Amino acid sequence: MLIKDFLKKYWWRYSIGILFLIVVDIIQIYIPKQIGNIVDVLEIPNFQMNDIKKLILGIIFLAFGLVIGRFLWRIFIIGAARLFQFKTINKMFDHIIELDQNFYDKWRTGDLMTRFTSDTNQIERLMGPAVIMLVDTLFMSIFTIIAMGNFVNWKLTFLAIIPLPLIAIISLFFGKVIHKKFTQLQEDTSELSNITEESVAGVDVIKLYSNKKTMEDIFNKRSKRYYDSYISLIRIWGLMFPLVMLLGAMATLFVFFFGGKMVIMNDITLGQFIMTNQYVGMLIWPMMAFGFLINNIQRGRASLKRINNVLEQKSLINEPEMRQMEFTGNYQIKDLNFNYPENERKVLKNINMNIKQGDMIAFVGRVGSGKSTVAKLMAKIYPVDKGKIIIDDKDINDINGKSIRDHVSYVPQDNFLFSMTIRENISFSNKKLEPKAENYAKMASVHGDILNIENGYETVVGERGVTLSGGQRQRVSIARALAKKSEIIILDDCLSAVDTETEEAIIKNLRKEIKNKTIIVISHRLKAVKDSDKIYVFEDGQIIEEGNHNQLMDKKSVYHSMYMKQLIEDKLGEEYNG
Ligand SMILES: Nc1ncnc2c1ncn2[C@@H]1O[C@H](COP(=O)(O)OP(=O)(O)OP(=O)(O)O)[C@@H](O)[C@H]1O
Repeated sequence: MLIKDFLKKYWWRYSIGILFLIVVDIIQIYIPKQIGNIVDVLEIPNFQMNDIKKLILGIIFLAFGLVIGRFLWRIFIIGAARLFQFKTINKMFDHIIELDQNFYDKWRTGDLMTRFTSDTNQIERLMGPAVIMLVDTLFMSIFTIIAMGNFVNWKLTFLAIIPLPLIAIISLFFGKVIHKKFTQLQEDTSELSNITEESVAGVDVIKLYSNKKTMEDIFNKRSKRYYDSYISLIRIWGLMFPLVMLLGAMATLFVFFFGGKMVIMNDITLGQFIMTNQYVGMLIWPMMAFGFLINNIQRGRASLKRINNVLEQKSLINEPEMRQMEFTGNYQIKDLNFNYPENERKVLKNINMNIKQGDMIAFVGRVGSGKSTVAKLMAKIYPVDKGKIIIDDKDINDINGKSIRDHVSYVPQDNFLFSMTIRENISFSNKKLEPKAENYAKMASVHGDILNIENGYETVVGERGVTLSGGQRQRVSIARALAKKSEIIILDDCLSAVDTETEEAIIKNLRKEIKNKTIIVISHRLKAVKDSDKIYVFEDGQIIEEGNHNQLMDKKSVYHSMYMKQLIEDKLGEEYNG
């Protein structure tokens, strides 16, 4: 489909390119003829210098024709192939950027990278060099054989080309083996990219655990596998080329043997003998091209399959059309059960919630109890059954995910900052907000920290935000979410890197600054969220208690004991420090 659509639009590029390629093939046929003619003229006693000059001029003229022709076919055919690659890469990127979280949970980055790089390179070869090989195999071999027969002698032509089809057979046979090895190599390249990506991303962990050895072992194993695959491929190539050359040499031998005899018997001239030798040399490439062509088609098809596989990925969420909607931030969750796609385990069981605009809500509970999952579902990051989440009287399934996320700012636990300036990171949702970045940083209580950094707001955040401390990164992400100006802000345990007092102060400040907006805070520190309008206590995917702080304390149950435990821990901590 990809190729069909492209050819529908750019067939003319190929037509012009192929036309020039054929012209070049025809011109090439005449060069050996001219050379042969020169030899024959030289053999005439008292030859005319003028005839030689004319013939040499003819060669120069043909050579110029070759230069122009080759330049033009390259521009049209290789240009079109690169355009195809460029369009495919963009299409893949536009496609995956629209896919839901499930795709990113499932696919590994290294694998995706290989499909974007080496697979698109492979299909570029299919759309460019393979087309050239096809034309050369067909036209150049036919033209050369006709020229040999017509300009020299048909008998010698047949004798000389006897070994040549063997070259095509060898290329074909080797092509099959090469294809198998190449597929293996592609897989090993993906594996190597994966481990490289993982090792770089997790370099801190590797160092902190002083576990260079384990990682090195895994890396070396993968890299060795990649190396072995490559060597095995090179061996096949290495065997193929000398064999082809051997067959080419055999054809030349045939020409010497039979052609030599013919020259002695005066059946052909010396010029024609030289001509035949050159034509035989010219036939080696189209024969090899035939084998390469099959190779390229096979590899290209494998890569095309891998690319189509990415393009066929669908979001699990069927998005309705984007519509303008009044979004106030009222959420109703009714008997919500949930398991992650392709995972049977229920992580949420019978969740019921009623969140009103302007409320400050807290989700607390043990790790893995389902707090983040509820928050993600509220932002429509994963699909839910109908009738389970209602936003302003509308089922979440009937609202486009993007329009929900336009109104909901979700700040996740692992805050990813781009390698841009702090100012650009904060105003990521809208470039126009750049001059106001300071305001949002103040709201997120990170303004002072930013001013203390040498280049302030113009500091370029290193890869994955390494120039900032964990707490600073978290607050810059909050500032980025605030700049989005949405009706709901969800802070998913994103203040864990600051101390309790700072977390408490930031939340209080936020509440003051963004009145009328719904704030959902997921936190392990109960003290920081005790002023919430409502606190939901999670355990094992269920809500086991709900109410405000006082109501929950009066219950003297799970929340109460969690709170008292943290209070004691804080006291002990203070005494220890003091
Ligand atoms: N993408 C995923 N695929 C499959 N299971 C997942 C996925 N994300 C989370 N889970 C599982 O869902 C359960 C709830 O996870 P969730 O992140 O909602 O917990 P949480 O209460 O937010 O925990 P924490 O306080 O550690 O953030 C966990 O058992 C977790 O293993």
